[in-house]
Amino acid sequence: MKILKFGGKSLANGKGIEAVINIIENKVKNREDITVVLSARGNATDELEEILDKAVKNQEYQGQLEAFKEYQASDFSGVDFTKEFETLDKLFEGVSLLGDYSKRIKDQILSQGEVISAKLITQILKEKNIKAHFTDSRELIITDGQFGDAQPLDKLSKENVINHFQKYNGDTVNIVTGFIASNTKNETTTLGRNGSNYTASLLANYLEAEELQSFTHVNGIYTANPDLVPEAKKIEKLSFTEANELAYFGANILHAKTIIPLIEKNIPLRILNTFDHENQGTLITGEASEKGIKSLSVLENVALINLEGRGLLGRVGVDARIFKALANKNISVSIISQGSSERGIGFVVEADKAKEAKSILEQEFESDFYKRDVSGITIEEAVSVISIIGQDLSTFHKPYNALIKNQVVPLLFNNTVTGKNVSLVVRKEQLHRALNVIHGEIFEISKKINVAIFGHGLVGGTLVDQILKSREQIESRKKIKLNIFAIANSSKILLNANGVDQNWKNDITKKGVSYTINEVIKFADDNHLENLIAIDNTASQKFTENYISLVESGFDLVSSNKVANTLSFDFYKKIRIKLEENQKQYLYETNVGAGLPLIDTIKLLHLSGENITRIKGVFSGSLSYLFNTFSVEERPFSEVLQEAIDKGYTEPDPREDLCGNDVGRKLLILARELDLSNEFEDINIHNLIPEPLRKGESKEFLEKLTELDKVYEKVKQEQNPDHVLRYIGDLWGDLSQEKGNLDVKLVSVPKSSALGQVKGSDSIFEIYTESYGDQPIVIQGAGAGAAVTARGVFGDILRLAERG
Ligand SMILES: NC(=O)C1=CN([C@@H]2O[C@H](COP(=O)(O)OP(=O)(O)OC[C@H]3O[C@@H](n4cnc5c(N)ncnc54)[C@H](OP(=O)(O)O)[C@@H]3O)[C@@H](O)[C@H]2O)C=CC1
Ligand SMILES: N[C@@H](CC=O)C(=O)O
Repeated sequence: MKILKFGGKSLANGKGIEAVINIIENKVKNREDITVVLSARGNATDELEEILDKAVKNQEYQGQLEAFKEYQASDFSGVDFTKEFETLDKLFEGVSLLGDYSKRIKDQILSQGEVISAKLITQILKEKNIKAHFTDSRELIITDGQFGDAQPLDKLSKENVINHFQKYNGDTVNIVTGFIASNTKNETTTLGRNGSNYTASLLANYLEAEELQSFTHVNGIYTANPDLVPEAKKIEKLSFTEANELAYFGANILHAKTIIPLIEKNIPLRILNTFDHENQGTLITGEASEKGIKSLSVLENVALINLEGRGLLGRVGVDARIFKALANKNISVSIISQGSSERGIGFVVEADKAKEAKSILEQEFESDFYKRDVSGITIEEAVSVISIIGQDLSTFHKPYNALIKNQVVPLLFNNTVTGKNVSLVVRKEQLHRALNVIHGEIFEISKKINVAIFGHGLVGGTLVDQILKSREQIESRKKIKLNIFAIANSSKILLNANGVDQNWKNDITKKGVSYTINEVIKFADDNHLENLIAIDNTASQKFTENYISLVESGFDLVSSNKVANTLSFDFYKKIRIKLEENQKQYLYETNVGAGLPLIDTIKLLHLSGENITRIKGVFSGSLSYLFNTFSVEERPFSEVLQEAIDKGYTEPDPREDLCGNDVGRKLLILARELDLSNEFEDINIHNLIPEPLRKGESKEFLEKLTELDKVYEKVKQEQNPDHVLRYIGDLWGDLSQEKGNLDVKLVSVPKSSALGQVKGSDSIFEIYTESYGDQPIVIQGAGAGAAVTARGVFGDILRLAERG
């Protein structure tokens, strides 16, 4: 025989009843031997409790009672509920008159929910010519006299059940009321919350059923609540022991009292979805799973109480006093953590008991307050408990680090010594983010990286397209899910928490809105976005003013923009302090040499103690292209310059390259990597723009490019034979001092030299060090261009994603 148990949501009006009847009908058709246990329908038990609460306060309850009756009886005119409704009328009236009720009365009231439910289903089945028998469990399950949470008397109950099923067996389907029972005086009792599952598992035990199928409105047990964690996965199979671990933290069906009768007879329990016939649900058996399961559970409606005092150090019995005082008032403590110094003890209680708990403890510790041994008892109300079931401390650093990286600092955490369970108390507003971060880490499900891209010009736009093109491949190879939730230029932003797609250009035109950086931060926060990275692909100084707010709000930074690293040394240090304080990172590999691995190389050499003595080379891709081409081709300077602009090698304002600022910035960034504290003003720059062309807008300058032709033709002609022009940066001097020498200049070098042989838009960097002597380390390759730069920025994003 199989026991089928249906919960309240499965039995709700509408699709629910229909689905339940279909399931029973199909099983009967397939000649399966079944017994059905039912909960009260919809929210009947909660509603009856609410009505009771109103009645006892002598408030108007009749309206809600009539609505309850209408819900239960509507659409089912063939069923007569007169007896149940009259019982309720009478009982509520009595409670209202007396202004009081006993647990006995409450059980009588609540029991009507299950009776109505079982009567209804029996009648509908009968109308479908199915032999159904309404079975009042009060005639079968006999309990002690503890109303509200009665304990079954096994021997008696088992005898009754076996006798009943001998009478009504074969092709009769017993439709049994869950939750309710009776004591030896024949008074109605209830089995406590989750009681219908208990009834079902008792029947399964007594009748030695083949399986207990518990029908719910979900597909089974999940690794986390799918409403909060979209990536949550269904657990196919788990053992009773593992199920027991899940029980306390929300999975009521798995409560010990429900599963013990099943364990005794080794009866499998399957959690199924009434509304999804295809789904195989979660199967719980006596077999231990090989890997052990992990699952995240949440306790809400809790509060954290903290008792602190210097005088608690070494005092015996403080904890005992706390627990005793609370236990006397029936207040249960769930999570507890105490520092080794014993100066403080934090613990979690139900939210609606927190104030009472505080005042109980204030009374208990009144004299300790007076002696200043206890300094304060505080309540932190908006908190939630996350429990990672199946997690021990050996790998806990991973989810913990990920939480800290996402600025979720748990208020308290504890673990079980045996068994595997780590619990954390977090602020309620951080619950969603915390759950997703932990879930991603422990299940090694793709880690979601939420990216905001500022600047969608040549580099930024190429980056967006590169990410969208390769993100699926990255997800399958690296388990990193890149989600671009914001794309902005200087005036408009496109925001989408689920990520932009290939139509982003169109969308930004149509749906782009004006914004402030605080609105972007709020958007990320409101949507619980984790692993945040802000990408600066602007050339704007104004945008760099946002860096600190972004870092403080949990964003890592990546920039192709060089400005932030070349403002005052004070600002340079301030950003790094903020990064350190907030445990955030800032990567800017493309600041020098576009996609070339230069900054990382210099950092590593310097960190390893290698003494870098000089860095010299062609730092600018655009000026490399300009002079490489101009030196060997008989073409006007302006024509080649325009080509460099058109190829996307130059800065948004090409004068930034020609005036030497761009090379100067790169040189300064490298100097600062070597811990030199140079300022931009320290750089000797040879400005390539003749004085009269320096002023005005970029547009005007572009119209006068031909005025450069004569100047540079002359420079070219005045060189020695077989020489070529190169615009170089040179960091030299005693680099162990506070500052180095930084020169940016146009030089004429032999065509055959290393610098003279550079081609196209290549940059070349010669890094001289003490160990390498006269033979520099040379890094050479494309030094500019949207594609290589975007690829470099992409590399920084992945580096951050992997480090997390
Ligand atoms: N090109 C290359 O080879 C390399 C470039 N870089 C760096 O890449 C960066 C981008 O260059 P590139 O793509 O060529 O420049 P573009 O001019 O093509 O794009 C710049 C983008 O930044 C936006 N922007 C400007 N100011 C702001 C602001 N305050 N807030 C938000 N967005 C803003 C612009 O929007 P709007 O249109 O509204 O002004 C535009 O979308 C530069 O810093 C450059 O130095 C680094 C290495 C190599
Ligand atoms: N304009 C720059 C682009 C890269 O930083 C250059 O020409 O190198």
